[in-house]
Amino acid sequence: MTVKDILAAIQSPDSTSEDFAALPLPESYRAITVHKDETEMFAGLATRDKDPRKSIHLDEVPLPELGPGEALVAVMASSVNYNSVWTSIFEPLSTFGFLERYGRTSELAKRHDLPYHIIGSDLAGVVLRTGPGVNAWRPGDEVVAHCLSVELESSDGHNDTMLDPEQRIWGFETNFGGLAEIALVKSNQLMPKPDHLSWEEAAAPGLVNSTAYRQLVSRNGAAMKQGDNVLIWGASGGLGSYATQFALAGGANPICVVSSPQKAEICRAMGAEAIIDRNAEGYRFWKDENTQDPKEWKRFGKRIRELTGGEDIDIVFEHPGRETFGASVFVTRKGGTITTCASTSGYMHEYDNRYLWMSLKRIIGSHFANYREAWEANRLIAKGKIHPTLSKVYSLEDTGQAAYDVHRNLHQGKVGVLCMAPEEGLGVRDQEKRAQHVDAINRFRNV
Ligand SMILES: C/C=C/C(=O)SCCNC(=O)CCNC(=O)[C@H](O)C(C)(C)COP(=O)(O)OP(=O)(O)OC[C@H]1O[C@@H](n2cnc3c(N)ncnc32)[C@H](O)[C@@H]1OP(=O)(O)O
Ligand SMILES: NC(=O)C1=CN([C@@H]2O[C@H](COP(=O)(O)OP(=O)(O)OC[C@H]3O[C@@H](n4cnc5c(N)ncnc54)[C@H](OP(=O)(O)O)[C@@H]3O)[C@@H](O)[C@H]2O)C=CC1
Repeated sequence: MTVKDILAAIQSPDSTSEDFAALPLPESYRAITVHKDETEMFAGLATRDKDPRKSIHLDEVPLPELGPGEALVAVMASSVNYNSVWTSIFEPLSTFGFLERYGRTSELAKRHDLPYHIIGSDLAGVVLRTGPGVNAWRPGDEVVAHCLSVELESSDGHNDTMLDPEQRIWGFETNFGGLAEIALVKSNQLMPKPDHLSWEEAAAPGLVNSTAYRQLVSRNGAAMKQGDNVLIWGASGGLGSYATQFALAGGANPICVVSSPQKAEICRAMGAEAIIDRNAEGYRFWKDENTQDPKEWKRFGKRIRELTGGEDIDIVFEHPGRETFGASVFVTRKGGTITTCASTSGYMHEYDNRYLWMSLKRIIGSHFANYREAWEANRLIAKGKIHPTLSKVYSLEDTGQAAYDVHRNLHQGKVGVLCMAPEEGLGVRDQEKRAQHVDAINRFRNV
């Protein structure tokens, strides 16, 4: 049995759940990996010069054993997330440390501790097998998977699954990720595939959409409300393209920061009106590596006031980190919120704390989304309220280039990867619903 036979079953309209259950599984499959014996390959290079095309491999790997509460999924498409860029440049840490630590927790978890790491934290595909104790999903189900892996054996995570002490991001802190022909997930990661989307469109939102939902909309994040002025860094990027949609759909006022006229145009096409091209306006928040320039924070704040009719920011959607954080804290209004989920430009932040405490501002740390938040975010995609922001799609062989594009900020929105799917555009089940939203679905394509 080969991956080709699985693909034939997926593409046949007559395949039943029983047919999928009866399909023998292949012994091996193709997967995107990084190698443990290469973790030092970029030693001494600047972050920017570490090239994912050199560290990312396409390997034939053995099929992992299926455990209780798990599912094996035939992956039709996946997407590139920045966490795969971090893995591929071995920053801020090698992810093999995460796999070793996970491997020490149980007999079953030992499977993850391997000399190769199969990466990727998104997928759209078809369930092949489920392990003991899985009743909600069956072979043949068309699914997407969110990337929250939790054990839930501690009460710490029973209100909010992100607070589980054994919380991991699948395909980053676990093995057997989505950039592969077959992936291993916990069945609680599975959600119905939005039926009006192709495989690659359905695979694009997962991680970033769920993260933006918790960070901006959820009560665990900034709890955005109608009329809020929301400053969105990288507003046409992975996270930002969903944050912008949430702000617009929720009656807020996004102030979108981007770095080119094309990106500004995409934000305009999404419906945003207040847009700042940080490149054209030349903000330099740092005078040198160690000194910020409060005058530049003020110039930035003045520009925001021009765009809002004199108002300041209620919520900052932060992720660039060191380069922007001082400005983000400064431009937030009295009582406002800075919500952060990342530090792309550096994790040692510096800001003037007087502007935080004297003006009663809050900084909220946010990370991915709990089970429920991921489900709610996917539901909005399925209902056509929020749309994928897929720009370009690569083959599995070209994943290194796809990750390079994201590392070098050459991309727009989300970059997709075809895994088993032989071409783009397959997997749409509800053409009528798609027709209603097709312009929004294609907004980021080929710009
Ligand atoms: C969904 C997508 C998301 C993204 O894209 S996010 C972006 C990508 N992700 C990242 O860049 C994050 C990568 N991860 C990391 O950099 C690291 O993962 C962390 C910095 C988050 C954590 O580092 P660590 O080494 O895992 O943990 P420690 O807490 O620094 O060290 C563990 C040791 O420190 C002890 N410790 C922890 N808290 C305390 C305390 N409060 N007082 C005293 N000791 C403490 C522990 O026990 C343990 O000790 P012992 O090493 O001996 O086992
Ligand atoms: N904790 C979590 O759960 C998650 C964390 N992340 C992290 O968030 C970060 C962003 O992810 P994602 O949105 O997918 O990545 P993208 O690269 O797709 O988008 C980020 C955008 O941020 C802007 N940006 C980058 N660097 C700077 C800078 N120095 N100053 C200002 N703007 C900048 C760029 O937009 P422009 O050039 O147009 O301004 C870029 O397009 C990554 O570090 C990622 O690991 C992502 C998802 C979940």
